[in-house]
Amino acid sequence: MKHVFIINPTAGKSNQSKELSEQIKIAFDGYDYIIELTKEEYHATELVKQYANTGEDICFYACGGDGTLNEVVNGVYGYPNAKLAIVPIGTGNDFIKYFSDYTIDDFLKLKNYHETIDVPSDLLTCNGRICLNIASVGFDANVVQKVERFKRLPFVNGKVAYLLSVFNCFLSSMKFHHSLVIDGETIPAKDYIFIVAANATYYGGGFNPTPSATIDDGLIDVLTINALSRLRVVSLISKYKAGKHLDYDFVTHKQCKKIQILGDKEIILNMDGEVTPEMNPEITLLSKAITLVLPKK
Ligand SMILES: Nc1ncnc2c1ncn2[C@@H]1O[C@H](COP(=O)(O)OP(=O)(O)OP(=O)(O)O)[C@@H](O)[C@H]1O
Repeated sequence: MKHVFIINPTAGKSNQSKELSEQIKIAFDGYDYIIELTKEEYHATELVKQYANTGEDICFYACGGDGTLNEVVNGVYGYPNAKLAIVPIGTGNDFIKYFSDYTIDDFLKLKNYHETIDVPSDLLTCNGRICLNIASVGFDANVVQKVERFKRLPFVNGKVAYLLSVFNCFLSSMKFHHSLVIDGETIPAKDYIFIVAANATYYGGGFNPTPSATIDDGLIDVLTINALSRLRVVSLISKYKAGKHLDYDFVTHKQCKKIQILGDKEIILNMDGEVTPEMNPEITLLSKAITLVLPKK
């Protein structure tokens, strides 16, 4: 088995990639390993495909945050000779929070990967894009989209851009009017704040929309939140973060294999933090479509 480490040098804190490369050299001395540094957005997907196309059995280590992980997953998907491991050196690292009996250090201690456990995982797909963790439309997807715009302003770093974006989306219209088709059942159009289609449990820096989601159950967990007043939204943030929002009457939680979101205009779709405008997006589950490699502790 070859070990290919894909490092995003811009993820998380600065200068981590050099330190991580040194740690890999020590931990994988004597192993068949390669270290690759990404040069730009989507380079990780390209690199993974190049190596996977050789047909060799390879474990790819996504070294970065959730964005890097998504790009590596998009490369690994479709290659039975490829597996995926995670070295969470990003800012949020939300996906790994699903593994509640692991700490972040369990993933960062590279020698832990000398012995591993294979875990199959479902994936979500929409218009040829693959998502490992969570897809969403509405308020949170709009926030992700506007962060990129605010980051282009002078003197605005990632955190400030995020706060500006939340503030901006909060002051804009927070609702959208769409109907849903969930496994063939139509839910007539109404006003929502957001809709989440989840494979796992955490996103957006520790929010827990679908606490009971399981990555290998062959089902998408769909959460919908109806339009609410701004005051009500503010009062519910901490409950949403803690995953204690499911009993409210303006919240629904369902499980399905396919969800279509239908409306008369484009909507921003967030898939693992990557956003695109979509007309009537259809999100489908791909059952046990990837093998995750977890370190044995
Ligand atoms: N060399 C590079 N230069 C600029 N951007 C890059 C480079 N390599 C990857 N990227 C982009 O960096 C973005 C952010 O990476 P990532 O999400 O992994 O880190 P993060 O934002 O620190 O972590 P998290 O998403 O967990 O909060 C990704 O969208 C990726 O496409």
